[in-house]
This record gives sequence, C-alpha cells and structure tokens, in this order.
Amino acid sequence: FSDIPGPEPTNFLLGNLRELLQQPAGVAEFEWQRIYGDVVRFRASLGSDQLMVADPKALQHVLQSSGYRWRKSPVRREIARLTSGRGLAWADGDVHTRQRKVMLPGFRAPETKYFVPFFMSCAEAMCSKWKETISESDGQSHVFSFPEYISRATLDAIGQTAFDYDFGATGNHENELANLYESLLANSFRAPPDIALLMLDLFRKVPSGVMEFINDHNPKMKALHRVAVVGSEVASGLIAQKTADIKNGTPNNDIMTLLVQSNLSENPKNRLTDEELVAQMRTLMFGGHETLTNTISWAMYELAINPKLQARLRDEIREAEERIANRGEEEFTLQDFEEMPLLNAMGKETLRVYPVAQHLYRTAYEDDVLPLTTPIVGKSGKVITEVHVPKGTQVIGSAQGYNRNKEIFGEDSFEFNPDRWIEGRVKSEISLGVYANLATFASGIRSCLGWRFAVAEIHAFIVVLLRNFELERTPQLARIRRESALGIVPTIEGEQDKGSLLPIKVHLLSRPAAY
Ligand code: HEM
Repeated sequence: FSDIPGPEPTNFLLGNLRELLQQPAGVAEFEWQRIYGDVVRFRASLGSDQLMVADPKALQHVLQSSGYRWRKSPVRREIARLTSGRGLAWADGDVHTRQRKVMLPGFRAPETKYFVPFFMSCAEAMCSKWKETISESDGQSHVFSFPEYISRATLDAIGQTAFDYDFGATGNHENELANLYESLLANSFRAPPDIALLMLDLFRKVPSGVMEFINDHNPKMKALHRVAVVGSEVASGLIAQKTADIKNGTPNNDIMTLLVQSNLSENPKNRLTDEELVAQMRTLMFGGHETLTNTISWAMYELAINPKLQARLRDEIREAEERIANRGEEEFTLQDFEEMPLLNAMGKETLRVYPVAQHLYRTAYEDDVLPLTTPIVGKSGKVITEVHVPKGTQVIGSAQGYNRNKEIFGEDSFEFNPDRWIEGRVKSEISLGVYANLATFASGIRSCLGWRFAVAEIHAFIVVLLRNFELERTPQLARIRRESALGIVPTIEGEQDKGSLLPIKVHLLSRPAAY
C-alpha cells in the first residue's frame, strides 16, 4: 500500500483534499491519473492515506465484491441521511438487503415503459411555459438557465411516476419543496470550506450519533433540514393515502403504491417501518431528480455548443415522429427511444462524460487484494500487478476517471463524441456497470436502482426539447464550470455564489413539432 505512487500532500492538515474537492470536478484527479496511473494514493485530512481507483478490474472488484466486504463509507451514508433520511441510500448490511428487496419491484423494465408518457408530458409542460415566456419577450427566443426549470420538471416527473402526486413545480414557483430542491447541491456542497474537509476525516473517528447530532444542529445545513421536514410531511400524507387506496381496492400504478403493496404482503421480517417508508420516498424525491436535473442540463449544454450534433439529432427525432404517425400513434414509446441510435448515443455519452455521482466512496471491511487491469510502477520502482489493502482502507471509486479509460472508450476519451457508440468503438470485455459499461450508475449490490428510469427520462427530455426548440450557446457558456458539489453541477466561473447556472438561448423552431 505504501508503495502506491501519488501526489505529495499540499497541506499538513488537509492533505490533498483542497485540490481534489475545491476545484472543478476532475481537475486534480485527471492529472493524478495521467501521472501515476489508475490507482493513486493520496492524503486525506489528518494524515490518512486513501486510494483513488479508476482501474477497471480494481473498481469492478470493489463495487461488485460479494456480501458487504466493501461498504459505502460512513461519511457518504451520513450525507444520504441528511438528504433523504434512513432509506436505501443510507442503509447498510442486512438492513440494506431488506430495504432493497422491497424497493426493487418499482424499478423493472415494464414499470419504466409505463412511465414514459409521464416523462414526455412533464417535459412538454416545461416547454409550454417557455413558449409563454418567449411570446411575452421578443416572440422568437429567450435565455433560460436550464437547471432551474429542469429541476422543476424532473420533480414533477418523479412526483407523478413515483407517487402519483402533482408537485405542480413547473407551474407554481411558490412550491416550497421545489424551491428548496433548486440549487440544493450547489448551495449545500459546493467547494466545501477547509473546516468541512477536516470534518470529513474527523467524522470517521467519532461515533455516528455524535456526527448526526453535529450535522442536525449545523446552521449551514438549514436548507437540508427544511427539506427533511417538508419532504417527510409530504411523504407521510402520501403513504397514508396509498395505504387507504390499496385497502379500498383502488390502487394506482405508481412506484410508492407498489412499494406499500409489497410491504404489506412481505414476510413481516422483510417489511419496512413507517420511518423507512418515508425515507424511501425522500430518497426517490432527491435521487430521482437532482441527478437527472444535472445530467439533462449537461446534455443540453453539449447540444447548445454543437449545432451540427443538435441538427442531426433533430433529424432523427423527425424521422421517428413520421414512423409513429404512420402507425397511427401520437407519442414516443420506450421502444421508439430504443430504435434511435443517435439518441441512445447522446444519452450514453452524456452519462459517460458527466457522471453526476463522480465519486463512489467505499471502505474495506476486511483485508483484501485489488486486481489491476494495468500494472502501475511503485515508488520503489517495482511493478505492481495487484494492490494489498488493509481492512479500514478508504477508497474513492473514480467514476469519471474510469469513464475516460482510453482502452475502453478510445484514445479520444476526453472528448464529447456520441459517435463513438454508433461506430462500435466502445469495448465491453470488462462488464462494470449496469448500463453501457459505464461506472455512472455504480455496480453490484449498491448500483443505482433507478437507472432504467433515468435513461428513459433523459431520452424523453432530449426528444421533447429538440422537437420544440433550437438551442444556441450564450457567451456565458465560455465560463462554464464543472462544479464539484457532491455531483457535477454546472456553474459559471466568477458567479459560483449564484448556484447552479446554465444559460442557453432558446429559439422557437420555425417548423412546428408534429404534435
Ligand atoms: C442520471 C441519473 C442518475 C445517476 C447518474 C445515478 C447514479 C447513482 C449512483 C452512482 C448510485 C450509487 C451511489 C453509491 O453507492 O455511492 C445510485 C444509487 C441509487 N439511485 Fe441513482 N442515479 C440516477 C438516477 C436515479 C433515479 C431516477 C432514481 C429513482 C427514481 C435513483 C435511485 C437510486 C437509489 C434508490 C439508489 C440507492 C441504491 C442502493 O444503495 O442500494 N437514481 N444512483
């Protein structure tokens, strides 16, 4: 372990954490990867050495190890508790297994198929609002900061599909939950100050109750505390309603109803408690819309700065519209999305280059040996083909580093180029993630439960936005930052205090959409 090469600590107390977490996402990490290879030893706070792992085999080993030999790190679980309560993203060991089993039925392929019309209508509702704004300005175009609006539309989508509940966030800018969620990541986790970096390691050394008490009384986390109160109120009311609907024989098809239903029929030992049910709803509200807001925003950024790609994709959408009209139907289905090569390539490339959960935090609960795809040269000059890690080792799985692996994704892996997927240039010998061999949705027992849901919603938003509008870059996009704020969030250099910002000029299309 001590022979693994890596950067010299730049600060006595904070090690390398400032460059890793206070700079835009990837700046330090990609440089370390370039110099030292795909496994890098770096210094966290208070002198603790950790590993940054982007090597495919090593990452696969950590994420897919059987049982709970490698567990989600306690500090990351605490962040999940703060954002969503003691739900699936927080749970560990047997509690995690039990919660995941009850949650799974809501996230299979048939459910996703059923949700597509909701994704389309939420995206259309956002576009209608934009058309009203455009008609009130010059009638042709308007600049919108995408995350602000997409955050509302994706909250509405998760509301309708997961809870059969209308947050009405797109139409109502007074909705407290929607307002709280807007820029939550950028405001709560952007460029953590030195004291927060120090706490990251201190927290590992104190009992979890103490860590929770400090966080629950930290005024800097005010927005998260309020989200907990409002989110729990909404969730409790909905659970009561779902339970009554099931008992009256009028259940709906939303994810929460499936969850309550499966919870009622499960062996009592496998059931969720009321607190856990509320936490699952908050997990879906948070996980199901913050991630999508940022991913869809980044896709729109790439389309705005690449008009040719935008035009090609719009052509593909037009052709699909014609096919749908010819068969006498009105709207896209999941199957239509699957038959659109450029749309799929665009989704995959966005998820590859902008994995919103760029870091996967894991801790070894036993001594272990990490196999390597590519050997590294140790500080002693010795060639290292496997890494022995002692119990307690903290690893950051670098989703963004792995997603740029040149062997898998090609020599141009740092460029945004959806055609790599169409040309079949992506290798699949190592099967890492749940989707497209990407680390974006993690892998193994803690892989993203909502990945099918996410892919379908990304496709739906791209289709709806491009069939309604043409996107044009604004001068501010030259100053875009990949802000590292728990996820990769778009901000503008020099204006980071304003939170998540992505201003794009939106033009009405001269040729109206078919529907
Ligand atoms: C682009 C969109 C998304 C991305 C990139 C993403 C990524 C991830 C990642 C990386 C994890 C594992 C985190 C870790 O263990 O450290 C995760 C977990 C999870 N995701 Fe997603 N996610 C997305 C969308 C969604 C959606 C739409 C839902 C639900 C509707 C969802 C629900 C969950 C849940 C419940 C977990 C916890 C799984 C567990 O710990 O067993 N995600 N997601």
